[in-house]
Amino acid sequence: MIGKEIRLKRLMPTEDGKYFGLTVDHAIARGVMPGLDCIRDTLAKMTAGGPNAITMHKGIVDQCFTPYAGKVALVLKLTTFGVYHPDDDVQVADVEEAICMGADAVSVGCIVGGDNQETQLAMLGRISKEAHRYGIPLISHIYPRGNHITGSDQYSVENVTYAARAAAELGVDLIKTNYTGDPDSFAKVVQAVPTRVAIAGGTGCKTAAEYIKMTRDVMDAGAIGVTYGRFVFQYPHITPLVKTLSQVIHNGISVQQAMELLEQLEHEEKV
Ligand SMILES: O=C(CO)COP(=O)(O)O
Repeated sequence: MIGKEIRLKRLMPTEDGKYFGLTVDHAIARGVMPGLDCIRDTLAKMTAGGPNAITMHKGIVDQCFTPYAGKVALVLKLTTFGVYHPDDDVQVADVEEAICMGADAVSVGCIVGGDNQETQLAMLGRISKEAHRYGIPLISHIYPRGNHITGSDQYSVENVTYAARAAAELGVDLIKTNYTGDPDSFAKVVQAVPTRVAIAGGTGCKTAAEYIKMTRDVMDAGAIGVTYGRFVFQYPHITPLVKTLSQVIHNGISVQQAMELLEQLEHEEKV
């Protein structure tokens, strides 16, 4: 399908086919946290680092995205969970709106492992049909996190593989899910899922060094890339961090090279 091929190229324009997505879709789901309370400023700093794509809800596209049109691919988020329904994604926009907004892809949240898994998967299946019909790539943010999954089980290789594979079974083009915590186990997830797999940033890393190492490890495990949010938009030097992560994802630099680059870029930003 030529429409989808063209849009996938906008998401992953480089020869390596890797994907570096950023996201600012958290406000309804997790609250208006630092970094999202100054969304215009955050978007300017994030896009200055040269990510491939950025994910947001429709109102933020309307109010804030125009300066970045043509500079970074746009992913419209079609669903959200909420502060009062943390394990239940609901649809808040559709594929037609994404096309009207000029989006290059749509993304859909889906929580598996709970009593509501059937309605979550039914929603993903419905949107997959629509996305396929319009030739717009479908990204899913799919996590094993329902009420039958407790504690660290949301990062187990079995549960993450189940979630990612469910998305692949339903025709998702790029799956974003939890990192299992080490490259060997994540390689098993990638191997069991016959489409592109990326990770979310989550809250497991406390330092830039840890975050960069996680990124290096998932790329080495065969991931297509990442979609990162909170750590990036709450980092004191957003643009240097985005530039550095881009080099890890697209140019294969080591953790040590990345840390040296980050230090240099942070220094240049200060002077
Ligand atoms: O995609 C995400 C939220 O939708 C992931 O963002 P975090 O890096 O904040 O986990």
